[in-house]
Amino acid sequence: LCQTKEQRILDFVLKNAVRGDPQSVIDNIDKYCSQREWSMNVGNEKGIILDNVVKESNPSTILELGTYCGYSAVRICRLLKPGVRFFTVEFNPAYAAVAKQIIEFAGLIDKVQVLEGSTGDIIPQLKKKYEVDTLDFVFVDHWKDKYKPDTQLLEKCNLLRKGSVVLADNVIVPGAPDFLEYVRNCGKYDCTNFPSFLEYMDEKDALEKAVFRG
Ligand SMILES: O=C(CSCCNC(=O)c1cc(-c2ccc(F)cc2)cc(O)c1O)c1ccc(O)c(O)c1
Ligand SMILES: [Mg+2]
Repeated sequence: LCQTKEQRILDFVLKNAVRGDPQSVIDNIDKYCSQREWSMNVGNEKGIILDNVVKESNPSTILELGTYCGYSAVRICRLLKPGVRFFTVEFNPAYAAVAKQIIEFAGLIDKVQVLEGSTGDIIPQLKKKYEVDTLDFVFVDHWKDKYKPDTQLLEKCNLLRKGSVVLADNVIVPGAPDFLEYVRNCGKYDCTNFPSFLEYMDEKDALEKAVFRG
């Protein structure tokens, strides 16, 4: 019996999506969350913007902060060439367990490493423990009050290089005002705002793209 919303989403995907077909996994999560139970996936409107930014960046090493059910991990990884590395950090073990199964069902698990724990602990480990040199692309979608400190932590750990793309979800709703002020005014990023809508709702939201100047 599915106790949590996340387990019900997983169950719907396992029943209705096509194993090994990432697009059908994405479509079925969007179908369930728009028709049955709202959930905090980036969704299809913002997802199309995410797709376009990923395609133009053509990244080889990607970090995601905030896995949740794995929707954006599937969305990003379905666009990547073989041999790229995708790390995603999830604080909540129950979310991580569902995400791994959804990513596996989509056929993308060998591209993805789901790292369970806090970003504050894991980011400083990326170079030595996970053999990361620098990150080409970072998708920020975790606690909104951690966007700014974790971006500064990425800088401090020398994980960003000239041209690294930091793309943040929810900069209007729930909002990340200190992050926006920081990336737009600290002089280290070239910023672009992409107005859109909150997943499965008519409310306005936006993504912010911050390209590190190096
Ligand atoms: O992933 C986590 C858990 S926090 C989930 C973040 N996401 C949200 O809160 C979120 C919320 C909303 C939303 C909610 C209610 C509304 F009325 C409207 C909007 C929408 C979104 O798109 C979101 O992404 C995590 C990872 C690593 C860590 O180190 C850590 O500390 C935590
Ligand atoms: Mg979000």
